[in-house]
Amino acid sequence: MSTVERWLEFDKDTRRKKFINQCLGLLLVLMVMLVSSHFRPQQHPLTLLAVAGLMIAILVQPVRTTSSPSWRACSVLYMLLLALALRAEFHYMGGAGILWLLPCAGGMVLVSSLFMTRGLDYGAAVAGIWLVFLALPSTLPEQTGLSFILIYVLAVTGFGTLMNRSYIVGSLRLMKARDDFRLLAETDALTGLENRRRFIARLDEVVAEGRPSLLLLLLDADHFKRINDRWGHSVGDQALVRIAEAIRPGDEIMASARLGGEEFAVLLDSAEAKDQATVLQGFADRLARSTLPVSLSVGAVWMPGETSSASALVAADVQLYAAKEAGRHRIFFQGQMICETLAAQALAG
Ligand SMILES: Nc1nc2c(ncn2[C@@H]2O[C@H](COP(=O)(O)OP(=O)(O)OP(=O)(O)O)[C@@H](O)[C@H]2O)c(=O)[nH]1
Repeated sequence: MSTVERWLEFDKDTRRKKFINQCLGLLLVLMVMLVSSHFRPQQHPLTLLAVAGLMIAILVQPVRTTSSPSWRACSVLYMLLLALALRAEFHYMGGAGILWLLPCAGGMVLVSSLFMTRGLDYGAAVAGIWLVFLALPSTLPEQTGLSFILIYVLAVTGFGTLMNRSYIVGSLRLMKARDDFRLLAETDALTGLENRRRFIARLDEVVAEGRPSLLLLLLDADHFKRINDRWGHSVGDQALVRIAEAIRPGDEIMASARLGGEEFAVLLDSAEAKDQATVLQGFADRLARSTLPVSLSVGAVWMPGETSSASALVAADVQLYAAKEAGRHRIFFQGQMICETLAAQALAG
């Protein structure tokens, strides 16, 4: 998914509200135009420009207030400018305009409530709107007409664009932070593989979907303590990273994780193979090609036979224990050894 697609998915709710606001705003302008003589093109050619500007202003309107004080102030100012422009328009309409004052003020208060999330901002906008509509002197100098509307359109378009930009930048940052946090919460810091939490969630998905042909493998490094004791912890860490590299997803490995310590888990897809033993033999060959510094004991279970992630992990653990008991460096499946998993240059030997 591209960044734009992910962003569109990310804040759907806000954009739905914005769309409602825009529809209400456009409806408001159309209502005013229907009854207003001032907005008719025959009055003045610039009127069309003003109407077009008003439409643009509505389309670039702010989405919602955020915690930034300047952003919040801009939102309140935006509503007041809109109120002022409409108030001026009603003034030019003469007597009939008075009838529009109350419904228009009500509509603007409603629109404010949709995108102002803070009580203080909403209170300021509502008070300002009522003040503009009901308390402002009704006699404005005639010559302020079009120039007022043009200034208003420019100001409101500028504010709207700035606020929208700040919203988009802010939400993209938020989206990235959320992705970073998710990655941190689901990744093992040393190896970069999935961690236990993510892997168990994945197993749950596999069980819920009833996916066929998957094998769960639990891998445990043999005599790992000896590596640490003999070569030190950093060599032990490097050995864990080598194991992780050998089992990274790709080919038949659908997913892999470090469950903790020197224990790993792998989901193997056996759809392409004749039987499970062939897939497990292929996995042992892959480990051998990786020339790991430590041998691994492996317990395997057939996922379609399991009813939950917990039961699958317990069953695989039983097989792993059997492999350790039988002498380590081997794969056990259904209580039988399938093959050996010897390492070429075992540090723990
Ligand atoms: N270097 C390193 N060592 C770790 C890490 N996590 C766990 N260990 C070590 O892994 C060793 C696990 O030891 P044991 O549980 O006794 O297992 P083992 O020595 O592999 O023996 P068997 O599993 O019976 O073959 C301990 O010494 C832990 O300190 C890690 O992140 N880095």
